[in-house]
Amino acid sequence: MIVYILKVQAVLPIHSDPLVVVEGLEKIYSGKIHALKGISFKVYPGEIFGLIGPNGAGKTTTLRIIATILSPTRGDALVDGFSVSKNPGEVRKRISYLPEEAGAYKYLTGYEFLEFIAGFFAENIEDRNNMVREAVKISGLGDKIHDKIKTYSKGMLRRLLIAKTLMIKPKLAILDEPTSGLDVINAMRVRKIIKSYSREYNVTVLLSSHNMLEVEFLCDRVAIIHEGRIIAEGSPVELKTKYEASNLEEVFMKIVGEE
Ligand SMILES: Nc1ncnc2c1ncn2[C@@H]1O[C@H](COP(=O)(O)OP(=O)(O)OP(=O)(O)O)[C@@H](O)[C@H]1O
Repeated sequence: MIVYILKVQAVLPIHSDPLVVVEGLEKIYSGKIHALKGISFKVYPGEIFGLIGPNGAGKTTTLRIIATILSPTRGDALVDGFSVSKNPGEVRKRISYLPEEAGAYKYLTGYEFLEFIAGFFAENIEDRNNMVREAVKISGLGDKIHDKIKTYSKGMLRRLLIAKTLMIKPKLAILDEPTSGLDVINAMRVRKIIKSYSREYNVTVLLSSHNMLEVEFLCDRVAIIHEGRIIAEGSPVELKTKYEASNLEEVFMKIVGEE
């Protein structure tokens, strides 16, 4: 019996303090659009956590508040113990944010762009070169890294931007719709990059997606957002079991259908 308990403990994930604590977030745009109506969740170190939900649910608003780009109307979010409202500077030191519609300087090559961005974060040339080397590897662009960004396809650009976001090894990577607009092959590549990078460097990832099926492959835990509220939270397996569904889309439809 003792042996059995020890074995079980060895395989259970041991959670430390959460890296991200979101509490009662509300956002009202222009005094009338109630985009978030009290969002609360926690993300633990090393996790890939997905905010999923349909268009307009409030995913981007939540991510932008955690990335300190937008102020909440009420509530707060803490990253590594620092409040986005009271200590945004400390939060920014710990995060790397990839917006959904991010672009890059199209007249630079991919390599020059990575060097340029790494220059803001690296403490010396060696550090910068290491970051760029890492990013080239993450991007998987091979020799194309030396081509001008204006010649890149959407998938290549997204891979470059994901590499740029991850190369600084942030405590928290915030990725808004990382695979949006990509074809199946490029979306799969990006998902693999995120997963392997998070595991290798223990980078915590908070991402959003309206593609509930892809999130099952990628995320350890998810929160489903609908009309500014979290309507379900757990691992994909937990949610599918609880709602007797074969995928997260079905979970969503079952919950929303019951409302
Ligand atoms: N700057 C803004 N001004 C006014 N309303 C806004 C603004 N940004 C977002 N909204 C509204 O807030 C709500 C939530 O939008 P948000 O972009 O956070 O949703 P989302 O889940 O990210 O959607 P999508 O998947 O379409 O990107 C929507 O009703 C949207 O129209």
